[in-house]
Order: sequence, then structure tokens, then C-alpha cells
Amino acid sequence: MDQQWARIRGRLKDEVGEIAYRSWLQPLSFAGIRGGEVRIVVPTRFMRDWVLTHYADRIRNLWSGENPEVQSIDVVVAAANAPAALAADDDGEDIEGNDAAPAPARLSSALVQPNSYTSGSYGAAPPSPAFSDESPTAVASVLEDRTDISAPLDPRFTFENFVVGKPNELAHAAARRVADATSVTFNPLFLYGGVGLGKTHLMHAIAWQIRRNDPNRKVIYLSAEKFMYQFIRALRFKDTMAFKQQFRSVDVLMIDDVQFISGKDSTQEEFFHTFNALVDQNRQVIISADKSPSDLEGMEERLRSRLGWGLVADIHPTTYELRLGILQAKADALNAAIPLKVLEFLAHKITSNVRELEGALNRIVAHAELVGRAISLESTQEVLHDLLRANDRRVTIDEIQKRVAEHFNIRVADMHSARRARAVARPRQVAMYLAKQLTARSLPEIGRKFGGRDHTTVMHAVKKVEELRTTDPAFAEDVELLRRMLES
Ligand SMILES: Nc1ncnc2c1ncn2[C@@H]1O[C@H](COP(=O)(O)OP(=O)(O)OP(=O)(O)O)[C@@H](O)[C@H]1O
Repeated sequence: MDQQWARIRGRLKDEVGEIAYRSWLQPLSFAGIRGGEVRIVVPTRFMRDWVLTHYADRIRNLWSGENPEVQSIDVVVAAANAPAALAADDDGEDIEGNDAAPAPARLSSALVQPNSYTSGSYGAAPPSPAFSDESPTAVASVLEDRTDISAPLDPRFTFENFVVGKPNELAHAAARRVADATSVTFNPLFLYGGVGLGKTHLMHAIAWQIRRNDPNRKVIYLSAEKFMYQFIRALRFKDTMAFKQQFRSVDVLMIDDVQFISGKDSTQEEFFHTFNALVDQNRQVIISADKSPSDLEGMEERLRSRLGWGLVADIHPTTYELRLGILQAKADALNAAIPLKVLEFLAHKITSNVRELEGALNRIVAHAELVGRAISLESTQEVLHDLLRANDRRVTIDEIQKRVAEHFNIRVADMHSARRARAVARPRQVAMYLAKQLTARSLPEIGRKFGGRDHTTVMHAVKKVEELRTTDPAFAEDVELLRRMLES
């Protein structure tokens, strides 16, 4: 298995290039395979999230190529020093998912060799319910991440590699303008759009371009999540002056996925002051989010209005033409001979987002290479049958939430709310479970659709529902009924 892992690492290095490989993939270690699931260990929570969003599909595909039994991968944070409070067990009584951190004892099975983990499948220990998300104690597991505050940029995410079409032309033009401007024109630039439509790609492209135009300009790019953790760390180490200094001395500040700090009041407060200080000094601020400023629930009103002061540009869902253009560009970049009718087929069938489209293309290319056969429509349908089925069904998470809420006689709003009473939390878990089963959405995406919950919450919901289906026949029947209704 170690040899297989070594081969996979080699492939990844060739695909993503030296810089991204060193930043994101070299630190990964392989911990074993159990029940068709490969376990990968990463040093920090931030890195886990990045790997999950950007590389998990590819790593899984490469593993399946090496070992056909492999179905999924599991990325966990190694945390030898995780405080005991974080690894507290949950007996399943408390049914909100963020409390699902399994006990270290359960994790230190024969398969799981290195150290201990701050959580089970998919991740670092989420804060226990007693802590708020922003509690310094609760996020101790990320405090070991003492790297540069700016996140590394993905070398693939440049303007040259960004395909422009109707849905993203405004966002692209605005991004270009800001990247090439010699003075600040719109401040902030606010880019927003649905999952996997290219926000991060555009943010990185701006950063690359600014650095290229003037290497002396100090550009900081980071996710809102990392901003929060930096802030918490500063509080914990009583280092807030240095924190403020660090952020307020930049020429360009770029914050990705700002919706993450919704509901996190002290981080918002700090962000608001940082933002104002920079805008006042005429420094460029660039923000991305999944919603427009006015739709950012849980964000203070003064911050929402401030975010909308500059230029707000949205990225719309892709059109067939854009999807085909992206597929052609990616196929060229992979140097893969793919018949046009296969690309057209994919552009018709996979409509959810660009990330999934890319994943599909990578899968068929990897498969063809492995079996040594040319790519055809038939092989594409065969290799992607799961994905195509999920896209065919086209059940949306909104529909699932509506149906499940009706069935259990609760309000749809409770699917997003923080209420933890069993009467609403259980249906919410059922809806998360069905979202995982019936849509092609990833765990983080599902979490976001349920009031911005963490992906570990979704994982916990899926496990809990699976468990209850085996122990409670009436419950199993309910779930089955809902599934049939949604599929029909
Ligand atoms: N117009 C485009 N041209 C080329 N590649 C694209 C385009 N749009 C998106 N992509 C690719 O799709 C993938 C997902 O894009 P990205 O990570 O930027 O999405 P996002 O909007 O930031 O998603 P999330 O909401 O999950 O953060 C990336 O690999 C990116 O390169």
C-alpha cells in the first residue's frame, strides 16, 4: 500500500506542480484503508478543509485506480496535543452533529497508526456544544498552524486558465480591472456566487496578477475561516496588537468565503475594523461570498452595508456553452484526446457546478489511462454512472428540506435554524442524510445549505440516520417513504 501511495503522490505532483504539491500534498500522510475507506492524515484543520475541497476527489480517484475496493477517502487532523476537552465522546444523545467528535480510544484502532486524532471521519474536533465557535479553547486544534497568514495560491488558478462566458463575464471583468489598476477604483470588490463556480479561482487570479504587476505590493489572501482562527489565536496569546498590525499594513487584503463569519460576532467586529482601516487608507479590499452582501444572514447590518459599497459582481450558474468551453480548455490542459461528443455529453449532463465537471473529466481521463483504452461515450457513461445518476435526479436540497419539513410538520426555517430540540433536529438530520444520498453535493456544501453548519455535522447526521434505520423500523419506513417521494 505504501508503494501505491508513493505512486499516487508522484501523480499528484505531476498534476498540480511543485509549488501546490509542496504546500498542500507533501504534508499528507497515509494511515491505512478500512472498509473501502482510505484514511489520510493532515497536520492542521485548515489544511484538511483545503484538501477536502480541492484534492479529495482526485486522491480518491487515484486510489480507486490503484485499488478497486477503495470507495471513499477520509481526511483527519493529526493532533498529538489536542486537549482532552476537544476529544470528548458523544453517546449520540445530543443529536446536533457538531458534537460528534469520537473519543480517541475509538480512533486508535490498528488501522489508524499515527498519533491520535481530533476527530473521526473527515476532520478536526468540532467545538463541543459548550463552546461557541469562536471560543479560544474550542479551536485549540488549529493553533498549531503558525504559518504565514496568507494562504498559498494555487498555480492553476490564473486568469489565463479562467474561461469567460456570459455567467461570469462581469465578475471576470471586475477582477481584471482591480488586478491591473494602478489606483483603487472600487472598494471593496465583492464577488459572489454559488458553490464551485469559480470565486476562489478568480481571487487567486487577482492575487497572482497583482504580484506579477508589482512584486512589492503586499497582498494577503486567506479564507474568512483562517482570518477567524488567526484572530482567536491572537486573543489566546494576547497578541492582538500584532494581529491588527499584520492585517492593517497590507496593500491588498483578500478574504474568501466571508459568509463563514456569519454569526461569529467578535470576529465580525474585528473584521469590520480591519476593513475600515484599510479602506480609509485607500488599500484595496477584495471579498468573496456565496451570497450578495444584503443576503448574508447573521452578518451585522453595518458590515453588510459596508461590504456593498464598492462593486458587487455575481457569478451566475453556468450555461451549456460555458461548461463546454471549460471542458475543452481542461481537456487541452490535460493533453487528453477526448471526442467532442463526450465533452458535449458531459456539458449537457453535469450541470451542478464547475468543480464537479472537472472531477468528471479527471475521472474519465484517469480511467482511460489506467485501462489503456480510448475515451468513448460508452466508457464515460460507465465510469460516471453514479455522478450521472445524481445529476439526472436533480433533486435539490431546497426540495428535500421542504418535503422533509412537511412530513415531520416543522417549519422549513428550522432546517437552517440553530434549534437543537429533538423534534426539529432529527428531521434536519434526515434531510441532511437525504441530501447526501440524493444529490451530488459534498458534505461542506450540504452543511452550508443547512444554516452554515460544519461538514462534520452532516457526517454525524448521516451516520446517525443510518444507525437509526437499522434499529427503528418505523423510522426506516419514514426515511424510505421520503426517499421514494423525492425520487419520483
Ligand atoms: N470559468 C472557469 N474556468 C475555468 N475553471 C473554472 C471556472 N470556474 C470554475 N473553475 C474551476 O472549478 C473549480 C471550482 O472553482 P472554485 O474553487 O473557484 O469555486 P468557488 O466558487 O470558490 O467554490 P466554493 O463556493 O466551494 O468556495 C476550480 O478548480 C476552478 O478552477
